[in-house]
Amino acid sequence: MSERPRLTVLSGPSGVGKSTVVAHMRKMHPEVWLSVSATTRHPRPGEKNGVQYHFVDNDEFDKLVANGELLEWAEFAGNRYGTPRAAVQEKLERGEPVLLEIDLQGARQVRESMPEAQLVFLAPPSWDELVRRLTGRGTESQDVIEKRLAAAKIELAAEPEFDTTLVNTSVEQVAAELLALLGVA
Ligand SMILES: Nc1nc2c(ncn2[C@@H]2O[C@H](COP(=O)(O)OP(=O)(O)O)[C@@H](O)[C@H]2O)c(=O)[nH]1
Ligand SMILES: Nc1ncnc2c1ncn2[C@@H]1O[C@H](COP(=O)(O)OP(=O)(O)O)[C@@H](O)[C@H]1O
Repeated sequence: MSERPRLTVLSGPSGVGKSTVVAHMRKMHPEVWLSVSATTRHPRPGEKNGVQYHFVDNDEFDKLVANGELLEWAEFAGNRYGTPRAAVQEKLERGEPVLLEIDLQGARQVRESMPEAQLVFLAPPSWDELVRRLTGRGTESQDVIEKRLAAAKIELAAEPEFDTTLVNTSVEQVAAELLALLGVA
């Protein structure tokens, strides 16, 4: 019996370092494939359409939902985010590992629809450090930071729902741990 190809979900509060860890991991192992989500959020300076996200408007997002093109989707801090289904299916059918970087609500949907997925939670070393990172990133207004910190409290409380927790103290160490979980290194 062949082993089912693995889908891995990486979740954790905004500002914990998910993007930083994934970027470091892909610098070492460019072959690691990460799903590019669709979002109604506006691009941050330096973000490019089709790279960090597919940036879409509300009507386009409605169409993706109505056409069943999203594997999961959620509203987070006032914007919608979703995982395009087709690219993920194609990778899994080829037997290649798939990584999704999505929020708690998305992780729960994946757990329901694909119970074989492994769910990884990225935790901050402390609450104060999370606030420092999110604020220090300088990409969000105070109002948006507060929304994200409110969501972070809910996400941190849901950590026991995940299969594995990694604490983001050292980017290099967490990236290596994640690679091992993906079966890449
Ligand atoms: N459910 C779901 N969440 C997503 C998706 N893409 C991104 N997210 C999550 O949406 C939240 C906000 O993402 P973003 O605005 O890029 O902020 P950042 O994670 O703080 O850099 C994060 O928790 C992401 O993991 C997706 O396709 N589905
Ligand atoms: N291990 C770490 N130690 C210190 N700062 C970190 C660490 N990981 C990430 N950061 C910083 O924290 C901020 C948020 O990281 P980011 O990757 O954007 O988080 P997320 O994608 O989870 O929202 C960034 O400024 C990043 O440079």
